[in-house]
Amino acid sequence: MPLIDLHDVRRSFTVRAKTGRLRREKREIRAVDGLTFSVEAGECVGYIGPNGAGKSTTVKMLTGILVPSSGRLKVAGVDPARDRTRLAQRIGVVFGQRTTLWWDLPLRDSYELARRIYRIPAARYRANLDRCVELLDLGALLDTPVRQLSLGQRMRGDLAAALLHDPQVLYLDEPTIGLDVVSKARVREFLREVNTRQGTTILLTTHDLVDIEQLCRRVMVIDHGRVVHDGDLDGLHAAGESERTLVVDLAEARPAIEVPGARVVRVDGPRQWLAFPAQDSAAPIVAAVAARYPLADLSVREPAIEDVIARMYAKVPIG
Ligand SMILES: Nc1ncnc2c1ncn2[C@@H]1O[C@H](COP(=O)(O)OP(=O)(O)OP(=O)(O)O)[C@@H](O)[C@H]1O
Repeated sequence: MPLIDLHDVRRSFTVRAKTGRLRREKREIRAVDGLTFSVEAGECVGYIGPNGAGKSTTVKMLTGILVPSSGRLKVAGVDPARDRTRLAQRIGVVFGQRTTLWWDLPLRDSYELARRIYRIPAARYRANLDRCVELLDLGALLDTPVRQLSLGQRMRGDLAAALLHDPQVLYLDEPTIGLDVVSKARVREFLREVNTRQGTTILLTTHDLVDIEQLCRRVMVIDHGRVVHDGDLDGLHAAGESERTLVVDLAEARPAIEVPGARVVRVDGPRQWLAFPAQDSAAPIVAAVAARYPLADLSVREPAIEDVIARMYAKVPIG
């Protein structure tokens, strides 16, 4: 039986839009417009889409915060809107932009409160806390009030809090937003461990394609409240013919360089932008540039999710 199961789920909002100086008209927004999909236990699924696509509305329905306007919805065998208390024992939620930790309390006290709220047996609590502290390197932070933590430290603290009660499903909303490269890598490594070793099912909402690339075999794209792609990341790149960009800082300014497998799309003084297919390795292109031109620096940029989706639209008409 799937762990997350949606059948023709819809959710609308009625808003009053200004149509004149004094006139306001009621308008219906279909935030989620007929979603049908399922997620099996142990999967890690990327749930992506442009702003306003309906991702948060979906997650709010999956956590029981919002009631669907129509359709059927089950998470870990529970109807979220009907049985939020039972559901809470089976899910964990982490929002990158907000914290579920108590701002003025040390991390340790927030965890102790979670233990009581979820009624976690003492031995299980200790084992889970020890594991999170080790994997997330939280040892030195346990007695620090949350408001004194850096964003990366707080995110690690939030992840531990969401997992102390051994949830079957973990929802993550932008877990790496605003983090530096090292913190992002650490969070991703931890999530991979939680998914592959513990078998926790993950639904991951993000605007960072690297999160998806490193964690999710399956990626669902949602737009206007509907699923417009459900498959692997390569399939998404292929559908959108997406490109990565190699940004090269040459030792000196020169006209557009020539490199097999890539084309220069922009030149600004000594800096040049080379586009190449997202599925290709950057290594031979980097090697070719380095062999031909004196280099000061280089970096690879992933395509923005919005661009991949926009290209997908341009190529495949969606009805
Ligand atoms: N409480 C609400 N009242 C009215 N409209 C809403 C409400 N919540 C969401 N919407 C609308 O529903 C649509 C989907 O919003 P939602 O927040 O689910 O999108 P999203 O994909 O999470 O976007 P983002 O990436 O910006 O977070 C948007 O048009 C939004 O304005």
